[in-house]
Order: sequence, then C-alpha cells, then structure tokens
Amino acid sequence: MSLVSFAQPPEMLEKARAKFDAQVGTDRLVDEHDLSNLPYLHNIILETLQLYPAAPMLVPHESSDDYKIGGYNILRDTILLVNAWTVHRDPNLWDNPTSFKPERFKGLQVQPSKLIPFGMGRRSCPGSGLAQRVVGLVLGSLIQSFDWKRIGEEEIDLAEGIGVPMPKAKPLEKACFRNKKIEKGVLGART
Ligand code: HEM
Repeated sequence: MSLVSFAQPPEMLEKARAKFDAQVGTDRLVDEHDLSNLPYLHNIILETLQLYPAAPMLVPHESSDDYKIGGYNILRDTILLVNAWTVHRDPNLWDNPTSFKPERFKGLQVQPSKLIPFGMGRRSCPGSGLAQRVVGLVLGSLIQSFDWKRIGEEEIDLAEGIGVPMPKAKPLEKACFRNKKIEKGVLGART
C-alpha cells in the first residue's frame, strides 16, 4: 500500500528517493543502520499503517471481569474487538485523515492511543520493532532500486478487500523500471 499511495503523486516518490540519495548514496542499498537517519521513510511506514492497518480489527480479546468503559457496561467473558481502522480515520483525532500525508508525522510524538496498528498495552505486538525495521528495509530497497509508475492515467483504486492482513480489493497493476543510477553504483561496487 505504501508504494501505491505515495507514488500516486510522483513527487512523493521523488522526495523519498532524494532523501535516500543524500543519506545512503547510490553505491549501496539501504541497511539497518541507515533507518534511524531516514525519518521520511519511517513516516511513510507510519502513514501506511495509519490508513491501511494490516489487522484492521486487531485481535479479539475477552474481558476477564465486569468493566465500565466510556459509559458502557462490559460484562465479564465478552469478546471485544477494537476497530483500529476507524480510530485511524477519525477526523476528531486526525487532520484530513484519509489523505496520504507522511509529513503529518514530522517531528511529532504520536499519542499511543491514536495510532494502534500493533495494538496497545501489555498484549500489544512484541514484533512491532522488528516488523517496522523489515518493512523499512524492503520498502527502502524497492524505492532505491526501481522507478515506479502507474499503468495509464487513471488513479489507482485504493479500495480495501476483506481479510487479515487487509488486502487491496483490486490487484495492483504498476510498472517498475530499474533505477540505472543505483544499479551502476551497486554492481560497480561489487566488481
Ligand atoms: C507489520 C507487521 C505486524 C503487524 C501489523 C502486527 C500486528 C499485531 C497486532 C494488531 C497484534 C494484536 C495486539 C492486540 O492484541 O491488541 C499482534 C500480536 C502479536 N504479534 Fe504482531 N504484528 C506484526 C508483526 C509481528 C512480528 C514480526 C512478530 C514476531 C516476530 C509478531 C508477533 C506477535 C505476537 C507474539 C503477538 C501476540 C501478543 C500477545 O498476545 O501477547 N508480530 N500483532
């Protein structure tokens, strides 16, 4: 979803590529040590998780006792689902929530209860750090290695399908071309 959304207006892809060229250069691919110096990439990942949480209803939980939350009585042994998708698109919490704007996270300490793609509290995802690093490396390498273009003039349909992880309703059709600059740099460095 990151690649689809941020390449819709090509300027965003160009901006990401420029940050890579400045920070990593063109003679090698991004590695784990670069990630902390690539805040724009991190913001793209956060923005993707905000708009397209992989587990939109998180994981079901069961109440261990009777509770009152937000004026609602929750009985013991009730199955509870948290709709992260709706929280992430709530206009009371986010400015212009449905537009893909990685910049919204710039220099921002996000309130943990606003952005919950990994859940929150003691049963939140213990793999969130690893997941974000792996996504950073994969997405970063794809940005560095290829030029991404949509096929035709039509905007890509971003509608979601049903499932976990949440799929795209219509399969993505996109063209990618090798980035000659990095190809030359990386292969050149190996020979
Ligand atoms: C983008 C990738 C991932 C997403 C979006 C994700 C999301 C989630 C979510 C929403 C939960 C449920 C939190 C809750 O109960 O409220 C969860 C739980 C969990 N995740 Fe992940 N996860 C990801 C990657 C990983 C990875 C890489 C690992 C392990 C290396 C992992 C291990 C776990 C485990 C063990 C739990 C259960 C925690 C518990 O019940 O105490 N996840 N994850």
